[in-house]
Amino acid sequence: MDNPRKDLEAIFRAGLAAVDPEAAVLRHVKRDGSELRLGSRSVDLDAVRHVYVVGAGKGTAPMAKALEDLLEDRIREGAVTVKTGHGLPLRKVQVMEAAHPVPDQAGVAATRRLLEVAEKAGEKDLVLAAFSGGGSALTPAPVPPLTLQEKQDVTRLLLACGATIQEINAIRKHLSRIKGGGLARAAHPARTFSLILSDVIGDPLDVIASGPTAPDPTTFQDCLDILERYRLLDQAPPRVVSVLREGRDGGRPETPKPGDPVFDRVENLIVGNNLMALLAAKDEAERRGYKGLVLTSRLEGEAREAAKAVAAIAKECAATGRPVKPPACLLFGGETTVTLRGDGKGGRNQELALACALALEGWDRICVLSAGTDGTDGPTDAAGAFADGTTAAEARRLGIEPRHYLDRNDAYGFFERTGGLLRTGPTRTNVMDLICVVIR
Ligand SMILES: Nc1ncnc2c1ncn2[C@@H]1O[C@H](COP(=O)(O)OP(=O)(O)OP(=O)(O)O)[C@@H](O)[C@H]1O
Ligand SMILES: O=C(O)[C@H](O)CO
Ligand SMILES: [Mg+2]
Repeated sequence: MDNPRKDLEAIFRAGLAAVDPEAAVLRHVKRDGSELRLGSRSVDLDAVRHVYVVGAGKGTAPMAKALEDLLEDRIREGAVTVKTGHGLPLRKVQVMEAAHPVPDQAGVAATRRLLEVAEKAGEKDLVLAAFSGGGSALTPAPVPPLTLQEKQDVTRLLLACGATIQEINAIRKHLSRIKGGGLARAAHPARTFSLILSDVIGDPLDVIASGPTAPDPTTFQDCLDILERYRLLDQAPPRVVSVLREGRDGGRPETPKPGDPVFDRVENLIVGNNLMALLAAKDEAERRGYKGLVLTSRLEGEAREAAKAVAAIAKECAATGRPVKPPACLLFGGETTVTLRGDGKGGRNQELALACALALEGWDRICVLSAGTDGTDGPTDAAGAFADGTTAAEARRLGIEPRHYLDRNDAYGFFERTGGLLRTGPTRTNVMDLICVVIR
């Protein structure tokens, strides 16, 4: 425990390993001859005519690799869509690349291919689907008469207006042929299993990658209310608004709701999420002599405010041994937000760490690492940053005022100058962020 940053990085990386996309699939999908076990379900492969593989999301190439290694002899056709640069050479499953976070024409062509494969599946076939974060942007399939340009325009407006991912994806589901249960409809009546890596707090099946195989509880009216809430009715492409109004007035079919027959033979299985990463990180902390405590996988809100709560719990632990006596490791997960006011460079994890540096000043036995599990925190090459009770004072000795960097949203600039950035490179997984705090 004499090198807390080394401990914290190992703890974080243990969390990453638990949600590695390929490992996550292999942990939940097992084959024993003709028996295929998916979670608690079992499928007799002798009763299956063909196996089809489809998927979309940044981590779905390694997920498809795991399925290929298990079932290559049975896979009839397969296709997954990943963010450009996140591909892998596979033997039977086609890996297509497309743009993210704003959809592009390559995504349109790839999604057409996904639907084509799913539609080939019949009553005696098995469809294995893999979804992970980024899936929505990678599966543009605008309902007629909408164009890709109109989808791009409304996506940009939604990403910039502060809407939650639930609100953004409610609208995306109602403008798409694949989202909001569309893939389940295409695959019906085949038996479909979706393996899902969750990058959304609470793991809502209809929100992750916009729920291509999940019932959609949202409605056309919800979508119009969302556009109204963010004053986008006049800014959104007019035909987007008219499609939503037509749907509200019964002129277009709603997305399939819970209980719809298209879901009768569909199972959705979460194979990796933030909590699984936290629990694995806790085990590594305890291997290193810390008493581990997972506080939450649902942390949200402004990063600099969340930092105050994290620091407060850490200080209580250091001062009174509550909720756990040191040496201890407190673990938080989730996805905070940052309201940008300055022109600096950073990400929500780096910003949270910088705010911790200020809140923990003088508490020399507390050290924090906040980092994104996808390896990229904001538009930077860092996954996150470390901070401890000495960070602020040491910066000031260099003539660097942490508060000024925080005010300009320049956490990257601060940690680049003072040391403290964690760089992992792209990890191919994405189960949001981990905040690990050791108290010695
Ligand atoms: N200078 C900055 N300081 C702090 N946060 C920033 C800064 N610039 C951008 N951000 C935040 O970074 C967020 C995007 O970062 P990031 O790409 O890691 O998000 P994400 O949820 O991981 O998305 P994706 O799944 O596409 O990777 C934006 O929502 C924005 O609030
Ligand atoms: O693709 C998406 O919709 C987001 O990453 C949430 O899963
Ligand atoms: Mg990211």
